[in-house]
Amino acid sequence: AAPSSIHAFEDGHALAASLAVRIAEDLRAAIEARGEASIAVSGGSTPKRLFERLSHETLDWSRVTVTLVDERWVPDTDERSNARMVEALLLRHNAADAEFVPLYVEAATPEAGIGEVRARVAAMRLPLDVVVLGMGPDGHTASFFPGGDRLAEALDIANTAQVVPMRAPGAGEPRITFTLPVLLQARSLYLHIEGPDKRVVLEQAEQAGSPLPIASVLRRAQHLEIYWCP
Ligand SMILES: O=C(O)[C@H](O)[C@@H](O)[C@H](O)[C@H](O)COP(=O)(O)O
Repeated sequence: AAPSSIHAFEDGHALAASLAVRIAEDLRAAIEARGEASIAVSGGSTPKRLFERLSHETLDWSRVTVTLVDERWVPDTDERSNARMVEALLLRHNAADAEFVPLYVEAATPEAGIGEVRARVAAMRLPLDVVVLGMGPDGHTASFFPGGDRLAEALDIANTAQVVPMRAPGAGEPRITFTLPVLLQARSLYLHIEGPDKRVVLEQAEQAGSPLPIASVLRRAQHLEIYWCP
């Protein structure tokens, strides 16, 4: 795969401003080409400033479908919910018109809810136009956690399942996540990471044969744009 390109910024504000403009361009181009656009965003703390910036971008958000790269198996009334953060920070201002496809459904476990989630995702038009990944200090991305019970399945490039449940020591609550093949098919693929520690983890993952889950993305992505700031 082509080496990924890294864009370094002085701080999180400059990064969020630049990435929001870039993503908005991708979404406008998709609407121009296909009449609609789709984006999957990550959770965690890093994307907050990006969401605030993106929510102010002017484009026809009524033609945009927003979903999540992965989700913690909690309802959006729970503060751990990625849907809750997206609803609070991204789906407002201009972006309030976008359609949101959450990955959580009313079921006790992701294993019990997977059928309904797969039906919901199957109704989306794939491939996704934009995917924004994050990365944890352990080298996880999406819910591809080291030691995850279905990690091999999620990273299997031949897997036809679009989403899988995931339980992992470092994940806290059970998760649901898009699989690697779906994420790699995105027309635009970004990795948004901040801080010197994550830069070190990235360099470790770039080493040949690295077992870190993010390394699977670095090794297989055709076009990955990495956005980083200290
Ligand atoms: O649900 C999640 O937690 C994410 O989708 C996950 O993959 C996230 O990107 C990393 O955990 C980084 O999280 P931070 O931005 O908080 O470091």
